[in-house]
Amino acid sequence: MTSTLIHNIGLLVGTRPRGHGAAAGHAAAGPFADAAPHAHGAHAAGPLAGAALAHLPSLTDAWLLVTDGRIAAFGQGHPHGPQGGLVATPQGASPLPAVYRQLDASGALVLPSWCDSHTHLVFAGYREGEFVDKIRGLTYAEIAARGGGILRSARLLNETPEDVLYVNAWARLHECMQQGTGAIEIKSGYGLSVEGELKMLRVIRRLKENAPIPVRATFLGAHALPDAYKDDREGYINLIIEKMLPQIAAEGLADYIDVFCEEGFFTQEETERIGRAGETYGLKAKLHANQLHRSGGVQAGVALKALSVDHLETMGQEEIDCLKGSNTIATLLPGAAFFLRMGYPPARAMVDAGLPLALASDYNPGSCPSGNMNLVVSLACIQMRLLPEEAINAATLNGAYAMGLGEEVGSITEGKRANLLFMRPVPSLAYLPYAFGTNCIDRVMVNGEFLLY
Ligand SMILES: N=CN[C@@H](CCC(=O)O)C(=O)O
Ligand SMILES: [Zn+2]
Repeated sequence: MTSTLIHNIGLLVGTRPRGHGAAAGHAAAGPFADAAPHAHGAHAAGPLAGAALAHLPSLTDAWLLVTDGRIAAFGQGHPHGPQGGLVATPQGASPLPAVYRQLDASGALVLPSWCDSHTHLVFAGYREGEFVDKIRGLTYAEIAARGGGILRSARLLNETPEDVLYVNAWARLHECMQQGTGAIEIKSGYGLSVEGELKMLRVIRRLKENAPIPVRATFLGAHALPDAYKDDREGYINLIIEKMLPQIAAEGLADYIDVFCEEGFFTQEETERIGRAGETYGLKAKLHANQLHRSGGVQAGVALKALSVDHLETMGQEEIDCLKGSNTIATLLPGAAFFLRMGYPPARAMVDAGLPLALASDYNPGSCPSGNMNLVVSLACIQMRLLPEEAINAATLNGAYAMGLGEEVGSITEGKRANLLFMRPVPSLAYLPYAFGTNCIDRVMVNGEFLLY
């Protein structure tokens, strides 16, 4: 057993002792108060929604005990204070083991790591030429219509050997970890052929096996209609359903299924059909919805009982109302709206309607060539008017729930992985999104150990 006692923490943010969380259904009270159960869905434990999204418990002058890579205990004051200090458990025993390392956190602000629930970080080649085309005035849709965009990435990916994809994706994943990401979802969707999709998902499986942080895999065969099927939509959808899905399921390569439900890509009806096929293999849906148009993606997601609908740049009251009656998490990707110079999702209206929001990077070569979640949190505050507490919860606990990891990461809770961010001493929590573009991270902890740079 390896234990580390970290003390002299200036502010420990996102603290949630087990049994005091939303699941307990208690009214919030005291420093350990957690959010009231959200009004969104049948399960009390789950993502924070509506007003609860702004509720971010924290402890000043705190300590934290990490044992075997997990959060064992935490508290306020000096760990060696009255009654042996390390606050006694309800049974009266000190959680402090006989042997432990000590670490002075020097007044750091400590947060749970970012949980990035939407990325496409396995890809071949960058698309900075399209970036310049966009500066010159072409739209994302125009670039796609000229054979650029996703189809260009698909051509490159199919030409690239699996090992090369793996090495490059590993480097990107490591960069995300250095920027504070402690759990991540990665999609396929640049293969668009049986071999290409399987190749991507096998790369993601290798990342899953070798990365020290949790990785979730999503099958996105329905990302675009490939060149080979441009006159045969039905043929490609059948290929997804009859060839790709059975093989992916047989090899256990995916946790979720995704469809790009968008004009020029897949319709609401096709999205539901592909989503239902995924369901038969135990893959819950996480959809690309309402990015460029009110495409019916939200409605498809709700009909499929999707874990999340992602993007949501184009939303009306109808879509907000539709999400209200569901358990589907609304995941916003402000990095993509920023990069594409689009309008942002109506985040405030969504929170005010009582929805649970998550924030993710959408790291991909076309619409968001950055996996920096610190920037995502800043954009959410600056451009979508989320409060710092709301944005941090959306990028940690709710992000974790948006990839089925809500019990494993996303908050400082006993038993969860010690995937934590040690920020430089900063004047306040709000300083983090305020000082956009500034690297406030001093050290990143993964499974109780500091990441080496
Ligand atoms: N919108 C669809 N898919 C990606 C973009 C992929 C690309 O342009 O390569 C996204 O989430 O933004
Ligand atoms: Zn995406």
